[in-house]
Amino acid sequence: MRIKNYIGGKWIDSEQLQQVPIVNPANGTVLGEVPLSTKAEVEMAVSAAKEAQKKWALIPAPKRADYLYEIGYKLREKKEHLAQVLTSEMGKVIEEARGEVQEGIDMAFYMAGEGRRLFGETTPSELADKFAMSVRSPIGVVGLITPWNFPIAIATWKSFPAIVAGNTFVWKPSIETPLMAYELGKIFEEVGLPDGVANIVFGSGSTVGTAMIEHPDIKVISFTGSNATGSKVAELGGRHLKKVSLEMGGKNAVIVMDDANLSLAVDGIVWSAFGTAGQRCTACSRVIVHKDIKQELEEMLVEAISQLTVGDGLDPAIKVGPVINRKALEKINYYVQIGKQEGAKLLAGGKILSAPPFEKGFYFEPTIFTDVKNDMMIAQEEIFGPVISIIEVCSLEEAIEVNNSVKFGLSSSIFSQDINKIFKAQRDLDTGIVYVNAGTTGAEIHLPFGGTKGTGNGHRDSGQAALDVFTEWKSIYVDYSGKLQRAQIDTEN
Ligand SMILES: NC(=O)C1=CN([C@@H]2O[C@H](COP(=O)(O)OP(=O)(O)OC[C@H]3O[C@@H](n4cnc5c(N)ncnc54)[C@H](OP(=O)(O)O)[C@@H]3O)[C@@H](O)[C@H]2O)C=CC1
Ligand SMILES: O=C(O)CCC(=O)C(=O)O
Repeated sequence: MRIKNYIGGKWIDSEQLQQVPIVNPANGTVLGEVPLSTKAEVEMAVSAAKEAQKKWALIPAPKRADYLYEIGYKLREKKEHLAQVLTSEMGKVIEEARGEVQEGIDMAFYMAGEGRRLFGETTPSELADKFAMSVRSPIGVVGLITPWNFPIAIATWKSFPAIVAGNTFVWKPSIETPLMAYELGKIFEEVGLPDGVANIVFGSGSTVGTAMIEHPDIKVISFTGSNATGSKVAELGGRHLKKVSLEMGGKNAVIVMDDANLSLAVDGIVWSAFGTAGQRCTACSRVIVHKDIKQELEEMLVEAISQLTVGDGLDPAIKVGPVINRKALEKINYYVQIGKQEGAKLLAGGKILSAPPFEKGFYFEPTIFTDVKNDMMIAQEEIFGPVISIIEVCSLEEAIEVNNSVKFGLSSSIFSQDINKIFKAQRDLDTGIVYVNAGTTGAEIHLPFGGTKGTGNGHRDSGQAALDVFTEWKSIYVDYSGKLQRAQIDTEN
């Protein structure tokens, strides 16, 4: 299958002959090819989006929302098909792929509901016979740049609030996962979303992404991806005075206190560390454990991961799928070697799986390091693979300090049965998301999603907070006194 760009409601072959294979990370099968589109194609997409936006913004929001309901029904109708494509293209196991598609469905219905809210504010004026209110206005054409690890959910987190608010968009999906973008594009077409409201340009970040950020008619860039790329996006966006929303990496920790329910904690750690083969921005990659229960927790964790089946995620018996590509596999392996050199103790895993049946895919063993010191690289940097580092602490205060000592601030979790510890932790953990007695993953679409410190730049995806990225506030004063009234004049002197 050869992927085309979706521009102005039409599927158009890229003028670029160079194509990149789309590879199933479970077995190396080539699923199709995707073009490395050009700057000229970004130009075409922006101009289609700009033209469409004039009419789209004038359609009443509840009617715009009707398209989102239709998109939600279509996603639901195609859920199993989409999940199968998602697993084949990205590698996550099928039950997680279904869960990801469900996030898209939930986001469609949630944002469709916003079409009847999009609340502004009314407030008294300081003058007589004057009415004051603020409303959310669409911004225009927005640019969406997304990663491969949640190829459909993250696209829906961005595109659905964008369109319900009256914007049109140009979307650059990751070159690794174009099939999911193609599937979503087909749904936009099938529900009759007006031409030019949704535009998809496939290609590299350096060409297509850069062209989008530099384009004067794209007013907002909503980006999710790594910190290295996010910094470049912010820098270039800043030069062009763009509103840039960044959702980036994490180094998320589960804290296990001495009073915790340990089997619950083990479940939470295993699910959030090894689900999606550790390739979630919210994945648990550190376990901060009280010294009194460290050994027991370690034994339980080793036993639990020995039960994890690794393989092709299309097989429902498999719990851990492949990682996205060879480069990712090598990066994970690099960190594991560093961990050993730094003196951390390998408790389980630690190797690339390359013997049959794994030889054609990209598999890494679920891996546990213990006796990790907080200043080690494996305790500080995002590995983005199935690797956890156990760090021992003596108190809640120390656990919180260790949690907060990394440059990221996305998700954190505490297992404890002591309400005082729990409330102190939720106050002091410096992350955008805090879980109590649950692992670090599993965000729900109607709450803000994002993080503090190096994880972001203050914006949020999901929930009503997403509307802040895609709308501009407009304050409106209506004077019905019939005479000239002057605000900001002090009449007493
Ligand atoms: N906080 C959050 O909400 C989330 C954060 N992430 C983070 O994403 C990362 C994994 O995703 P990954 O795809 O590898 O991230 P990357 O940063 O490599 O890529 C993200 C997107 O940016 C594009 N891109 C690359 N270079 C540029 C550029 N110079 N200008 C504009 N766009 C560019 C990529 O295109 P290309 O197709 O060329 O790769 C891709 O579409 C992890 O760090 C993870 O933590 C993931 C999910 C959620
Ligand atoms: O598991 C979650 O909370 C969401 C994770 C996510 O969206 C991501 O890692 O990209």
